[in-house]
Amino acid sequence: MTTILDRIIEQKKQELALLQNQSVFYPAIDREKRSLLDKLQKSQQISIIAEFKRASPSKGMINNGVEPAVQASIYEQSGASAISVLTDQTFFKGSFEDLIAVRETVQLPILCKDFIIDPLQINNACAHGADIILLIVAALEEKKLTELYQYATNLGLEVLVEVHNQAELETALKTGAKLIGVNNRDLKTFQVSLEVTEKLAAAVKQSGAFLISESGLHSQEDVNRVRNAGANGILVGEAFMKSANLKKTFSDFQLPLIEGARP
Ligand SMILES: O=C(O)c1ccccc1NCC(=O)[C@H](O)[C@H](O)COP(=O)(O)O
Repeated sequence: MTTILDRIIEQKKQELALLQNQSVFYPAIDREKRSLLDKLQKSQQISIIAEFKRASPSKGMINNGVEPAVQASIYEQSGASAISVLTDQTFFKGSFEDLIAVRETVQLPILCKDFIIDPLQINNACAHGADIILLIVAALEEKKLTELYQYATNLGLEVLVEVHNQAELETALKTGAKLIGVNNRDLKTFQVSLEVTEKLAAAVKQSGAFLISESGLHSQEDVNRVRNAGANGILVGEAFMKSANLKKTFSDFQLPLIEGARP
C-alpha cells in the first residue's frame, strides 16, 4: 500500500529533478550561526520549537490567514528556542519564501522542515537561511542518512534526526546525532500517541543526545507527560497555529525541565 510518506518522497524526487537544473550553492560557512544546541544546553525550561505550518496531510488546512513574520514575532517574544518552517508546497502549503520571511524577522535558529533525500536540498535549505535541517529516518536508507547527516554538519548546519520506533532510533544513533526528534505521529498512518516518546526516551537519553518530542502536543498535560519522560524540547505546530490566544497557549507549555533532563 502506498503511504502518504511514499507520496511525499515521490514528489520530492520530482522537485529534485527541477533543482538539479538550477544553480544553488551557498555554503553556510560565512553566515551568522544560530544554534539550537547552544540554547538547549543553557535552558532551564523545556525548549519550544514553534512551527509555522499552514496545512498538513492529516489535518488539511490549519491556518492560511496568518503572516509568517507576524507568527514568528509572537513565537520569539513568547520565548521559543527555534522556529520550524514547513517549506513543502504540495502537502503543507509552505514555501521557502515563508522561511526567508521568518529568518528576516527573528534572531532564532530556523529549522527547515522538509523531506530531504539529496544534498542539493540541503544546499537549498542553507541558501534560504536554514540553521537546522530535518532528516527523517523512515524516508531514507541508512547509507543515505549517514551521507546527508555528514554533508549537513560539514556545512555548519545542525541536524534534527527524526524517528518513530526503536529500530529507527538505533539507525539514527549510528550517525552520532546530537538532536533526536521522536515523532509521536506515525507518518504512514497519521496515528498520534505520546507513548512513542515515553517508550524511546530512555534510549535517547542514554545516547547523550537531546530529545525533542514532536507532534500531538496540545495541552499543558501533554507537555508535562513528555517532559516527565525526559524530553528537553517539544516541537509544536497545530496547537500554536490554531490558537486564539497564542501567548497564553505558549506560556502554558513553558514548564521547568525535570532533574537530569540534560544529556
Ligand atoms: O502533520 C502531518 O499530517 C504530517 C504528515 C506526513 C508527514 C509529516 C507530517 N507532519 C510533520 C510533523 O512532524 C509536524 O508538523 C510537527 O511535528 C508538528 O506537529 P503538530 O504539533 O501535531 O502539528
